Amino acid sequence: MKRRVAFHAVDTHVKDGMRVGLGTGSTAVWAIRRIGEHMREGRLSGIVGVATSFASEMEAHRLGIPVRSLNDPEIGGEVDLAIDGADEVDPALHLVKGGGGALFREKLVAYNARRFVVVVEECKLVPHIGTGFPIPVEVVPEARACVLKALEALGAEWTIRHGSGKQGPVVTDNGNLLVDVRFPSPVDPEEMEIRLGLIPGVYETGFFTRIRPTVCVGLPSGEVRTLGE
Ligand SMILES: O=C(CO)[C@H](O)[C@H](O)COP(=O)(O)O
Repeated sequence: MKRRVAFHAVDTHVKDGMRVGLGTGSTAVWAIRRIGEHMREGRLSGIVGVATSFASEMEAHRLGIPVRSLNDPEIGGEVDLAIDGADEVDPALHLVKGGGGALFREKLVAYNARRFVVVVEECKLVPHIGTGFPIPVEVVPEARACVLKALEALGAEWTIRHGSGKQGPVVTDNGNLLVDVRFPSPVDPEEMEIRLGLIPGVYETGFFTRIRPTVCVGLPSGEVRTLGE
């Protein structure tokens, strides 16, 4: 289903010559692979990718998709389209992202995309975000204790994310820590994105509420339903 919904998004939205934001995760990787396949077989040309993580950059390199920085004059700080996954989606199409730890560049690319297409399975649709799947908060290491105190003052429960393959906390592509935050009762996601962002030492959060995405939802029947169009 992840593959099907990602292929649908690429086949529907990616056109020749586009600057495309390449998302991160087990669903978004299928979009990168589909773009690579179309380029290899001559069905797409002139695509330039902007990666949202080391992982998506490496996959694009493997597939021969040219990758540029958002700062590259050819990109000019904006992509035509970004395709990415999400951890949760609420009825207003607010998102939680960052389960794969790539929230900063994912948000930078999504918020600077002319169109943001999200690819999810139906199980990611929830009535409220913030109470189920934890909200990842990327924290500058020096600010850890201060940020944790500020999160507690907002009533949040937190865990510092640990990984496998290395002792100690997960370190992001930007050299920061990840704190997974859960609120005991529903919060206003738009307000919370702003409030968390105001805490000194918070580098970015996994609340994505200030863009209007197109959400492609893979249904168990195999069909894809589109929300937000
Ligand atoms: O935000 C992300 C990575 O930081 C992912 O897009 C999100 O975690 C969804 O991943 P998946 O498609 O593997 O469920």
